[in-house]
Amino acid sequence: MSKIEWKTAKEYEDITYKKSNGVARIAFNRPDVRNAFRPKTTSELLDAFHDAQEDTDIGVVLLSAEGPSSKDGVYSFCSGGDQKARGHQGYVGEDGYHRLNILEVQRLIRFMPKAVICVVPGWAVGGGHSLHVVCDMTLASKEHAIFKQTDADVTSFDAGYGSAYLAKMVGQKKAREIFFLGRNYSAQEAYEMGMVNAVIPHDDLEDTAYEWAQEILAKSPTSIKMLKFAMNLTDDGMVGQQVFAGEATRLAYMTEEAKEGRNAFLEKRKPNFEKKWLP
Ligand SMILES: CC(C)(COP(=O)(O)OP(=O)(O)OC[C@H]1O[C@@H](n2cnc3c(N)ncnc32)[C@H](O)[C@@H]1OP(=O)(O)O)[C@@H](O)C(=O)NCCC(=O)NCCSC(=O)c1cc(O)c2ccccc2c1O
Repeated sequence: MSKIEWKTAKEYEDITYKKSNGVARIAFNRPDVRNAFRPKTTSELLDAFHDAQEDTDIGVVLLSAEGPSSKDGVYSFCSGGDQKARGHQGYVGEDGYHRLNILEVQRLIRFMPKAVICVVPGWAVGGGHSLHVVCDMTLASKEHAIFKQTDADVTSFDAGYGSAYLAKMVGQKKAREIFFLGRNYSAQEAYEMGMVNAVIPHDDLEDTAYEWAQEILAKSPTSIKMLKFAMNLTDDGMVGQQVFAGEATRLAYMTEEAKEGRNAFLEKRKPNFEKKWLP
């Protein structure tokens, strides 16, 4: 494997953002509060994910976390919404407005035309659990990852991908158990349920995620994008169709027919499609 030479792509307060050899790594950086997210965190995540989406050198994004906590040495991926930042309509930003914009982060992960791998070094709880659900794949620390849903303890529930899509992944009964009981699950249990792709020794977790990313990067970008959107389609309704269909339109633009249609309009003549109705 080529040596990882992470370069900081942009400085933020609540996250770190690095790139190396086609891979972007976006990581929570509030380990002392188990990487809980506040509105500043979600704004920074949106900015970084948007950059990774637009950067044509980047094919895979790792969503990970810094740590461990300087207070007690515990590792976490993300413990969800920062309950100290929570007001009566949502999570209150520095501008005083209440927001739920972790859902925008989820949509960006879901609809970006690149693979997103979730790297779980420790606690994945509440909205942090839902983030791992929405990522394309999840790798978890054998020793430290713990999966837990506390949404029903704090009345801040993800009734979208975090629950309904989870049920598609692990089955209805298991998803209800996860949300209704809020128990802790190890990386191995999460793997056996089908919501984790691989359980990795903690010291190898980040390198393994990078290796998985390099394997994906060796594939055809159009295939990865179309396969991701195809697998999303039926669960995303008309929006899923829109996202998939947009890429079909892009492919159609590249045909001779499309050039003829555009040129005929610009040249104020009837198009000549040469009557090629392929079987
Ligand atoms: C994650 C834990 C299970 C870890 O337990 P542990 O015993 O290891 O650690 P402590 O509890 O002592 O925590 C250490 C330290 O971190 C602070 N902290 C931890 N989590 C949070 C948090 N989410 N917000 C704020 N602060 C947090 C804790 O207070 C300690 O600080 P000290 O100063 O005392 O050192 C356990 O920590 C835990 O259960 N955490 C809370 C998990 C939780 O309920 N998260 C919120 C779920 S709801 C959610 O995330 C959510 C957000 C959204 O914006 C949504 C939007 C739309 C739909 C759904 C949403 C949604 O579900």
